[in-house]
Amino acid sequence: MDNNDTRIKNLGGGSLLIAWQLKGKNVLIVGGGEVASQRIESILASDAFIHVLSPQNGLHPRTRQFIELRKDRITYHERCYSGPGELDDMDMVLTALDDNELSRSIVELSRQRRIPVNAADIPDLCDFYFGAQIRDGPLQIMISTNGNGPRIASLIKTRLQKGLSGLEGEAIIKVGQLRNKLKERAPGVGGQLGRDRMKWISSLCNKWEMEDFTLLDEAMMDRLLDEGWEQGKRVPEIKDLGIRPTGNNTHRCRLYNACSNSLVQTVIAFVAGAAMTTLLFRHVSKR
Ligand SMILES: C[C@@]1(CC(=O)O)c2cc3[nH]c(cc4nc(cc5[nH]c(cc(n2)[C@H]1CCC(=O)O)[C@@](C)(CC(=O)O)[C@@H]5CCC(=O)O)C(CC(=O)O)=C4CCC(=O)O)c(CCC(=O)O)c3CC(=O)O
Ligand SMILES: NC(=O)C1=CN([C@@H]2O[C@H](COP(=O)(O)OP(=O)(O)OC[C@H]3O[C@@H](n4cnc5c(N)ncnc54)[C@H](O)[C@@H]3O)[C@@H](O)[C@H]2O)C=CC1
Repeated sequence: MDNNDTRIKNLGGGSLLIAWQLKGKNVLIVGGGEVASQRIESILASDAFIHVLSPQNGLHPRTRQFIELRKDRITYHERCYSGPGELDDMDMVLTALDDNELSRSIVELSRQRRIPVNAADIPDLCDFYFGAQIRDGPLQIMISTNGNGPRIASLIKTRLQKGLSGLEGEAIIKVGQLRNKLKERAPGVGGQLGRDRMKWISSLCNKWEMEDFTLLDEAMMDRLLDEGWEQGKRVPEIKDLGIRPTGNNTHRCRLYNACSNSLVQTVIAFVAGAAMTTLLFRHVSKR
């Protein structure tokens, strides 16, 4: 058995990580407290329609703020949960309640109707878990500990955030536009053409810096396709297109900061040295 055989034999014990497309779907959130406010924020990112069910006096200030500012997406039902009818037309159900019994019964009902359900207080009964998230435009990173240690997920998120340059979201948008342009020029699904398209885009992504993509505009993308894809599927350097990177990525920034810090130190040392010399000179010449 080689390493890959062992890996395949050991697969399991986790959960499926997917980017669930909820656009235009109906999501019911029972409860309006702090946890509900976090759920609202997560679901808003997916362009779903949100239905919040809670009495007024149970609303967290952030839940109130979401309801107030996102009337386009959130319908607030000012009442206590009234029974199975609340689940009609729902595509997903979330409970964020301080009432474990009620939460449990809503999970059971959802299950009977085959509606995916998450109960914030009963991990064992959840169809899916939330996770800590990093978002930058189309870039979405979720950190999950599969229910073991949510606070650890949050800490890992902070560490990962520090390792990102901040250019990734913009770069991904540009790559998406370029891929669409390429598909327009070389349309079709599958076959040799599909393989060539994938190979070209992959090679480009491997070769270019993240920052390079952020510099592309429509005209430059067309040029890249004219002088690259159309010329024997060549993968040009960014400078071949007449674009000069500004060096605005983390690595280069760090290098620059380190340089500028030592420059400041050198200037301060030089000024201090000159001042000391002047004082010493005056002192000696007064004697
Ligand atoms: C199973 C899961 C179900 C679900 O909610 O989907 C779940 C369950 C529970 N969490 C509890 C407690 C805490 N939850 C947090 C924070 C977060 N919890 C999140 C997700 C999840 N929490 C899912 C699994 C996530 C995973 O797999 O890692 C995060 C990542 C995302 C989000 O909530 O959107 C978000 C961080 C977001 C961020 O910072 O970015 C903190 C820390 C804090 O607030 O800083 C604490 C206190 C410290 C601690 O307990 O660790 C309790 C009560 C336990 C008790 O009573 O003792 C339960 C119920 C139980 O475990 O029984
Ligand atoms: N998954 C997670 O990350 C976490 C889960 N939890 C759990 O999540 C649950 C909710 O926590 P919080 O939001 O902090 O509680 P909370 O006390 O702030 O909110 C409870 C909400 O339930 C509503 N509610 C109560 N009875 C209701 C009913 N019959 N119908 C409709 N709404 C009703 C209240 O109006 C209130 O909005 C708790 O059980 C807690 O243990 C807590 C922390 C983190």
